[in-house]
Amino acid sequence: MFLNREISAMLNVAIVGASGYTGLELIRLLDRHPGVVISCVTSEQSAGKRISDIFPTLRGRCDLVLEPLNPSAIAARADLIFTALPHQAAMKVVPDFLAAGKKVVDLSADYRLHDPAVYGAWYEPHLNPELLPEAVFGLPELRRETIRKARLVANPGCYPTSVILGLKPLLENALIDITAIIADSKSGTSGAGRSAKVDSLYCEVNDSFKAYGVGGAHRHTPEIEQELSELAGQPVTITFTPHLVPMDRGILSTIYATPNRPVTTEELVSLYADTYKDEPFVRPLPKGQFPSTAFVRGSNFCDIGITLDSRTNRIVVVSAIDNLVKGASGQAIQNMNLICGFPETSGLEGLAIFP
Ligand SMILES: NC(=O)C1=CN([C@@H]2O[C@H](COP(=O)(O)OP(=O)(O)OC[C@H]3O[C@@H](n4cnc5c(N)ncnc54)[C@H](OP(=O)(O)O)[C@@H]3O)[C@@H](O)[C@H]2O)C=CC1
Ligand SMILES: CC(=O)N[C@@H](CCC(=O)OP(=O)(O)O)C(=O)O
Repeated sequence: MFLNREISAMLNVAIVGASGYTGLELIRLLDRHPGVVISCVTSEQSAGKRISDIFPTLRGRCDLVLEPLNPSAIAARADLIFTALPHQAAMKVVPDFLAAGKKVVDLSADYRLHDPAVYGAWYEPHLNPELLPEAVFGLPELRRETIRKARLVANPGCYPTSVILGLKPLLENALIDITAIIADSKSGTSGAGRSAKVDSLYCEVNDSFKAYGVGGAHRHTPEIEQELSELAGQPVTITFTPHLVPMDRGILSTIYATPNRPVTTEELVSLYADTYKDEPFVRPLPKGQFPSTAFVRGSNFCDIGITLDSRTNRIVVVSAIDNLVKGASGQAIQNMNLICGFPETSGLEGLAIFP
């Protein structure tokens, strides 16, 4: 990344909501991107401060001054805008960026659901439902070519990314009972964002492990079902239970499904290897190996292990991502790369940080 805006061949991007965790992660990853200049970063609460004063890790690499969110001022200086805002705040400004002729990768949930009634049921009435038909659910492993042509990409949620990639080979090959899928997902605390909340306090999270949104109550359920249904070609329902674990980053999803014909572990491992053989960021693991959040931490990889539990005739898939990278900012950059014609892996080549 270069901070000199006069290099005209570079793509100018703005990060709206740069003082949050996904905003910081966008800056960290774009710092390695050879074709991008960050021209603008926003925060309401910290406007006027340098981003490197909020996040000292950026000192000397990105010392931009945070600005309040003024859509026309931002659009004047950016070709593409990452909106890293809470849902409902994003949909207040995305139409302004599109009207100014800019491309948008929205990290919030505001444009992920195709049906405004479903959005209204899980969130609140949508302010611009007319944009939903053109918004592309930005999971490159599902619809790379459509993303290339999009002007509005809805970056998927972190849990949905891990579950959908974990189930894609089984669903598109009609291998499982689509009424009996269970996804049991565990997330680190950064998934909840940086804003102060009681549930994110040290004493609430440390040395504890809890389920939440139990019984189909989490808002990622309709997002997961929308995409799984598209893969299956018919409506899919899922029991999805998220959990909070005392770690900073990472999501591990353990997914259970019942095969609808006899299968072997060898066949399943080979199916996953074949499905993802050309994917730069999905690593299907060999037989008997299962992923860990430690080995994807800080990287854009999704690692997936699969087996058949022959005692119960159940398929078990385990999928791991970093919620802030493949689950958010890394995937957003992968989408930007597709939209803007960069190599898909630009800025995302880094391996996991381990130990
Ligand atoms: N964290 C994660 O792992 C993932 C997050 N997401 C989604 O990405 C989005 C950003 O998440 P995350 O970075 O974690 O969130 P944070 O809470 O860490 O950051 C939110 C950012 O939005 C800004 N902001 C908040 N409210 C407003 C507002 N009304 N108007 C303008 N700016 C506002 C904040 O600025 P300030 O407070 O400084 O004014 C801050 O910069 C969310 O929609 C989230 O659901 C998606 C996948 C994974
Ligand atoms: C641990 C934790 O709290 N995780 C968040 C999910 C983060 C995410 O992807 O949320 P969006 O769909 O809003 O983008 C949650 O359960 O609400």
